[in-house]
Amino acid sequence: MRIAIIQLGYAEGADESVDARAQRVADLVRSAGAGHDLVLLPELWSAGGFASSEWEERSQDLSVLDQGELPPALVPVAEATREIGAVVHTGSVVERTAGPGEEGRHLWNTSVVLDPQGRPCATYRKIHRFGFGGGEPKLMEAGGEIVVTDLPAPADGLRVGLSTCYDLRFPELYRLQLDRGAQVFVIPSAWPMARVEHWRLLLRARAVEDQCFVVACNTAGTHAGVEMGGHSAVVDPGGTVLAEAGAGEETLSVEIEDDAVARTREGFPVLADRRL
Ligand SMILES: O=C(O)CCC(=O)C(=O)O
Repeated sequence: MRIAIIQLGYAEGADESVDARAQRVADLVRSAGAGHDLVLLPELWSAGGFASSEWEERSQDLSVLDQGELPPALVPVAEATREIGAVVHTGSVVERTAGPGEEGRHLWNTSVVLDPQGRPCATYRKIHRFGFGGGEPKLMEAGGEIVVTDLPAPADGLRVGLSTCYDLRFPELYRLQLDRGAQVFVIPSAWPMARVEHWRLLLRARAVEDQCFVVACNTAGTHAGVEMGGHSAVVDPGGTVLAEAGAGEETLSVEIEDDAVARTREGFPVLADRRL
């Protein structure tokens, strides 16, 4: 499977509307995503990863998915998706619901994956909210559903577990995904530079402990005064980093071998020694 990771750079205050950013991202999907089976975008690129004061205004109504439509931030990306014929994981948007969730909020951090026709084929609501009482836990509901899915062709062949950014710190989520058959962990993120070494370590740790591919797309630039870490990466099931970005806007193009998961698990069958 050929994978493109689009490590988008942007800065709040640079006067880039949701529409303008969506057009720019769609152009990147066209130019950098063509010739790939799976394209990955980062977390909350349309709303701004750390720009929580703008989340409400930049939020998207995903109930339109049920009517076969897409919210404004994803329409240009879906057009690009159809043109290149890949599966596109659109990172995540701030989802707005009409009614409140369990904690009385109506915003969520939600990923949408598009099939090559530009139609949604999977969604995931971020389970672990980042902010220690501010940011996400203050403004958003927590997702409650583990998502492991078989993506459509041309990104088929490996089972994919969906998670987002801060989820990476919670290994039990990935064990639960493993138990549902995950072979690839796909992780859109907006992870700061201040803790980029945690990011690099945890990406490899999740790959090694669960013998899965890790495919992770971070942002670049400065969001609401927070410098983003970049260093998007693809790690193989043995923990080898197949590709890693630098700190700025950049695209990675990586080929992964479907049978590497089975080979790694057969060659070093540590998962068979789990004691539950
Ligand atoms: O865990 C971290 O250090 C960063 C997490 C984060 O930025 C996020 O989940 O948005």
